[in-house]
Amino acid sequence: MAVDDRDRTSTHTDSGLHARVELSRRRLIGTVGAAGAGGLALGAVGGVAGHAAAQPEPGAGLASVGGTEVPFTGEHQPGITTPMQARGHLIAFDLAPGAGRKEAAALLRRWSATARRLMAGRTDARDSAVALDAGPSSLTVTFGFGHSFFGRTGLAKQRPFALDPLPAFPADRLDARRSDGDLWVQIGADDALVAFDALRALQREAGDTARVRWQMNGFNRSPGATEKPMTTRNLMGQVDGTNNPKESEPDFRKRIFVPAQGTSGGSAGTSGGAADPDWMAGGSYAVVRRIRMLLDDWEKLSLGDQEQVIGRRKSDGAPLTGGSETTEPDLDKVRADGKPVIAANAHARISRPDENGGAAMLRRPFSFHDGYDEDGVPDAGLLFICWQADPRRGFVPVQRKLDRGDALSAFIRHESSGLFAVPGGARSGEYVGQRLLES
Ligand SMILES: C=CC1=C(C)c2cc3[nH]c(cc4nc(cc5[nH]c(cc1n2)c(C)c5CCC(=O)O)C(CCC(=O)O)=C4C)c(C)c3C=C
Ligand SMILES: [Fe+2]
Repeated sequence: MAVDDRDRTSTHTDSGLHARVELSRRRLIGTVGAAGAGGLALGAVGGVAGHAAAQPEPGAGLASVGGTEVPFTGEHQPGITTPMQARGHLIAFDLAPGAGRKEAAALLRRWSATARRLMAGRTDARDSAVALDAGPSSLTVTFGFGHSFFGRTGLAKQRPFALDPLPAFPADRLDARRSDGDLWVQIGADDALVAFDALRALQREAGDTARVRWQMNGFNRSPGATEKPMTTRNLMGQVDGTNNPKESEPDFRKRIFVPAQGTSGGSAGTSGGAADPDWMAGGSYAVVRRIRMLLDDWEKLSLGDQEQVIGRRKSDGAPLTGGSETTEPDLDKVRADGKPVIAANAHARISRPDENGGAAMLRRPFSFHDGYDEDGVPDAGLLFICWQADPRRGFVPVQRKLDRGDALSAFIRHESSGLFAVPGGARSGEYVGQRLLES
């Protein structure tokens, strides 16, 4: 964790309180670069002192969780390969009647400036005091454009073919009011107040330009909650994220990010016959699905039956054919009765790239729990977010197969859906989406 004093003389010192907090919060800033989701442990211990003090003393160091900063600028937007955070907000907006390209550009400029500032831990008098005592806490803000954005802004010619609406999957039970949207923002942080503060700031700044279409809240395990860093669990209790593509793998970038046109491996977007537009270089496509878990039904299954549904052990995520979490499953192994140890319809078998013509995606979800229905059924599940260079070669073929014959299908329900083009990261002095909006 690096000490970063760059902003010691921050201009955001309009009150004594702000000045004091600014000094202490900048004292210990760790920077998280791109790391595989779930692959890097953030702040394993500590945190108590930083949270206990209402007004930190000058010079008091931030806990490692609070002090971790994710850079806003870069080739890719933050929040894609950033390690999964404890708290997440997803919010989609529609442009207000009369708002077009000019207003959208001004909004992205405002939003980018705010995201840059808050991700650096620089709250100031413009903000409510919600995040005042906290450091950046791994805050990330990620911006995306939905299919409808391009028509509304007169940019239809710039709309990537990869953003064509997803096909209808027969088992889907989608609520249109909680699906799609002109603009999408993903916020993640390891502190709930920091995440809320960013959500509120961005929603306020939408002003008259854009109106909230839907909003969802999610969570993951907090850093330091487990004895050693480990893959997170979902609300069915499974270790979830094991076989995500790893940044160290040679085809990771090609699978997840849109290449600059003219570079090698630049086949992304071409399966529909046209390459991605230049403004998507370094970008990625996010598929967002609110997937309800039918937990009452799931929890009636025996442990053995639950493990058959996935094809992995619940205790440690190891394949049913043995070994540890990271052991490659032996898909040909059969039991004494001749049946496969990992069932033919096991989720982790049929979602594999080698069962889907190489289709791969980076899964980076949040769990959600929105209380209970009137009949006492939990409204809980997974805000499934997956990232890929082209959803037609990532999510779509896999979901087609899952929709037809996944053992997990009986215990989940897809309730909303969105597909968003997430442009590359902002360079210094640039705002996210500038290459599109000023093209
Ligand atoms: C269309 C893509 C996918 C959806 C939708 C999906 C939903 C979903 N998944 C789980 C739990 C697990 N999924 C696991 C693996 C896994 N899932 C997908 C895709 C979708 N999942 C892929 C591509 C993979 C990896 C396959 C591989 O290469 O091995 C696992 C096993 C552990 C792991 O690798 O992460 C679990 C557990 C739930 C609960 C769910 C919907 C609520
Ligand atoms: Fe899955």
